[in-house]
This record gives sequence, C-alpha cells and structure tokens, in this order.
Amino acid sequence: MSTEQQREYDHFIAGEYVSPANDEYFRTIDPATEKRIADVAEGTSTDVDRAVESATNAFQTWRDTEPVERGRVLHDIASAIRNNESELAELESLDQGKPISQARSNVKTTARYFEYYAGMADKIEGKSIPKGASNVDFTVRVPYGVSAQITPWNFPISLAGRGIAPALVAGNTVVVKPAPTTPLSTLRLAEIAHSTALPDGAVNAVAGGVEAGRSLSSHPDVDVLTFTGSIPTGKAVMESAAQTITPVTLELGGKNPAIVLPDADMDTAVSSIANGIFHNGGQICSAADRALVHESVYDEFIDRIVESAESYELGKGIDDPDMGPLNNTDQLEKTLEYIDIGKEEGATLETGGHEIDRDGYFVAPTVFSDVDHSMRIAQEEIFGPVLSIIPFSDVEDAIRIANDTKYGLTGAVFSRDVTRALSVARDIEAGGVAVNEWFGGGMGTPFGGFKESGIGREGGSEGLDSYLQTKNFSINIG
Ligand SMILES: NC(=O)C1=CN([C@@H]2O[C@H](COP(=O)(O)OP(=O)(O)OC[C@H]3O[C@@H](n4cnc5c(N)ncnc54)[C@H](O)[C@@H]3O)[C@@H](O)[C@H]2O)C=CC1
Ligand code: BAL
Repeated sequence: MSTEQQREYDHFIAGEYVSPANDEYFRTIDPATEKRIADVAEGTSTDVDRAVESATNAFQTWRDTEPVERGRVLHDIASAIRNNESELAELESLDQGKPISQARSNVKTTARYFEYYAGMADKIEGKSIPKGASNVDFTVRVPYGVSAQITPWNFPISLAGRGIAPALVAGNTVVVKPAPTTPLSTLRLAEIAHSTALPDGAVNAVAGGVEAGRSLSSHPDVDVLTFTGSIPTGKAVMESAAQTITPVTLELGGKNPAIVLPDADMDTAVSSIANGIFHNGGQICSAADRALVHESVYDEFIDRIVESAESYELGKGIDDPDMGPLNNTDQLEKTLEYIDIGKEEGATLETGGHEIDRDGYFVAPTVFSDVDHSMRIAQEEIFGPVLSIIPFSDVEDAIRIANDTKYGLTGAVFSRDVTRALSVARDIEAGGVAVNEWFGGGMGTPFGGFKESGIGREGGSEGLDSYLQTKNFSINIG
C-alpha cells in the first residue's frame, strides 16, 4: 500500500477493514496544503459496539495465551512496525504535518514501546502475604478485559503505541479511537499488529470524533479507559467512566515552567527551551511553555532565544523542515487568538506573532517577554509555538510562579550547581522535572501529571500497572 494510492480508510475491527455502519466518511486533509489526503470512516455508536464486541471476544483467547507467547507477539508487532517504518512515517508526516525525520523517530518510538513491554510479559508478578502456618495467602495480577484508548493528534502513532503495548502485554484487548484529524497511522498500526499471531480483534481501531469518543468512553463493556487530550474532554471522559466505575488514566495538559538560574549554562538553556517549545510546533502537553529567567541573564536569554526562533525553517513535513504547520484549523485559530491576547495583555512581542503567508496552518515561532505570570498567556495552555518569558529576581519567587497554575505536568531547572537545581526541582509541583535538559524521558520513565494535568502514569512499569488489577487468594491449609 502506498500513501499516494489509498484514498479511503475504514475502521479496523476483528482483524479486517470494515465499512462504517452509516456509510458516512469524513475528510482528513494535509495541514501543509489544505488538500484532501483521504476519506475516513465516521464512527458511530454502532461501530463502537462492533469494535467492543470484537475486543470482548478476543479477550478470552488473548488472556489465556501464555505470557511468554504474548511477549513474542509484541516483539513481532515491533518488527512489523520497523519493517513498515517509511510508509508509517510518511503517513504520519502527511496527516499530522510534522517533519518526516521526527515522524520516523515517532515510528521507532512506537516499535520501542512494543519491545519494552514485550520484555515484561513473563515478569508480571504478585506477592505472598505471611499469615502463619495455617494459611497461604497470595495475589495475582490480572488484566481488566477491554481497554478503550482515546488518543490525540500531536503524536498519533507513538501515543497509540504507548497505550496499546502495555494493555496487550497485560492480557487486555484494545479498542483505540484516534483523533479525527490524524486517524491514518493508527488504522494502519492496527492492521500491521494483526500481521502477526495476534488474535483477530485484539486491537480494533474506530475512526471518528466526538460521537465515537463518547460512545467508547461510556460503553458498559469497556473495562479500563485511557485518554490523552484536553482537560474539559478529560473531565467528560471521567464523568462517563464514573457511571460504570471504570478506572481511567488521564494525560491532560500542561503549562510547564523552565527555571533559568543565574549560573545556568546558557547554550544548554537556550537550545533546550527552544526545542522544548518549538518542537512539533509546540503541540506537546510537556512543551516548555514558560521560561522563568533570572534578571541577571534575562536580556542575554531573550537575545539568544529570539535568534534561535528566527533560525527555524518552516515547510511541508515531507521536505523535513525544522517545523511543520499546526495540525488543524482549530489549533491555528487558538494559537493566533492567544498571540492577540498576549499583545493586548501588554507582553512584549520579541519575534513571530503571525501566520505565515502561504497555504497551510503555519505560525512563526513566537517569543513574548515581560510576561506577568497572571496573564492568560502564562496561565492557559496554548499548544502552539509560543514562548512566554517571565523575569524573576528571587528563586523562591520563581518556584511560587512555577507552581501557581492548575497544571502540574513537567518542568525543568537550568543551573551548573546540580545540588541547587535539585532543591528547586524538588519544590516544583509536577509529575516530572528535568535538570539541564528538556524532554528527558524514555520508555522506562513514568509520565503523567500532578493537579489537573492528569491521573495515573504512562510508560515504565507504572504504565503497565494501569492495565492490571490485583486478585487475592486465601487458602486455609490448617
Ligand atoms: N495532553 C495532550 O497531549 C493534548 C492536549 N490537547 C489540548 O486540547 C486542546 C483541544 O484539542 P482537541 O483535539 O479538541 O482535544 P480533545 O481533548 O477534545 O480531543 C482528544 C481526543 O478526544 C476525543 N473526544 C473529543 N470529545 C470527546 C468526548 N466528549 N468524549 C470522548 N472523547 C472525545 C477526540 O476525538 C480526540 O480523539 C488543544 O489545543 C490542547 O490544548 C490536545 C491534544 C493532546
Ligand atoms: N490531517 C490534519 C488536518 C485535518 O484533517 O483537519
């Protein structure tokens, strides 16, 4: 299959492509050209019912598959992903807008999730509880059943892999609903997963938007839910899940602070924060949204980060620029609106601050300085290439500003004095804090938020815990 040829995508249910129940399709377009890529099945509650039923049927077989065999299948899925790397990366770059080299890296990351969790297949252990000579008491860890996964459009394939791999290795089956503006790579991922010995129906993908998402998150036969996206939709998903007491993992937004202390290595701070806010066009929950910079290095930091922002080349993903377009019109409008808000609030626009005059959803890398932390551009998630720089004179003040939002996802501290950096990092209220780098995580790193940034963790062994429940056995041998 070539991305040039396939112009219509159906749901992937029970091991095959299936037409939508109502025979309706929506269009996904190339955000760099605004031209149609493909028509995609519009998921309704009937399609979700079929997918959940398929996952329920496959659960019986998959749960009883030997753990070591489940691990082998995950390794095979990883190999199949690697064998299709070019096609998947092209699809992702076209549909999402990101530079092709970054799309390739995301596909490799997806394969790595399957490899990482494959190794855990035969290491899912319970424990024994000492209760004396007349009793044996132990726990086992068992899958929930059907795992529903609702994914966003910023890292479509790798976030699908981050959830599907641990769900499968634990013995669950999956229904995944990708975002409507980036459905293609997830549908292909489901197909590729079934080119292995995975039982038909163990991974189902239903395309669509709010209706499909709502049907899935409120489905009575879904046993565990994973959602990545906005806080309002996360709250709606949690409310749905509450009706059936379904456990949820929520990975929501961020307004992440990077604190630059007076003794920071400026090369490291500038390059890390520029990458932290402009990578993927800033469409990352863990982006470096706010730079809190000590007044003694404030002017130097601004000059250097502006120079870096202005060096970014923008273009079509397939031409591998530094930055692609934003993914969709809503995100373009939201970003431009926040740029206007920043100007109205009185922040100083240092560079960027405008749409690029060409087809597609391109916004210039934007830097605001003299931002007061009470401004909306310092409090609300923009999800675009917009950096807010806030000066500080006292480190206690910087920590207070860093924590004064409803979010608590990530943060970073830049200083040559690692002890000092760690003591500041200790006081930042976030699920993950880096020192002298941004995006420090990996497969084994638990990722998730404090406060309204989410519930639960993804990645690492904590990411596996989300897909396992504990069962206790107590045996009287007295
Ligand atoms: N934490 C993160 O990584 C992400 C955060 N966002 C934030 O959300 C903002 C808006 O982006 P959206 O795509 O509109 O986010 P969203 O949270 O509405 O969408 C995320 C996913 O949820 C699905 N969905 C939408 N409404 C639903 C419902 N009622 N029940 C179940 N599923 C539903 C969508 O189809 C998509 O698959 C962005 O500007 C950004 O601030 C967006 C994407 C990823
Ligand atoms: N595929 C990204 C843009 C869109 O379909 O709306």
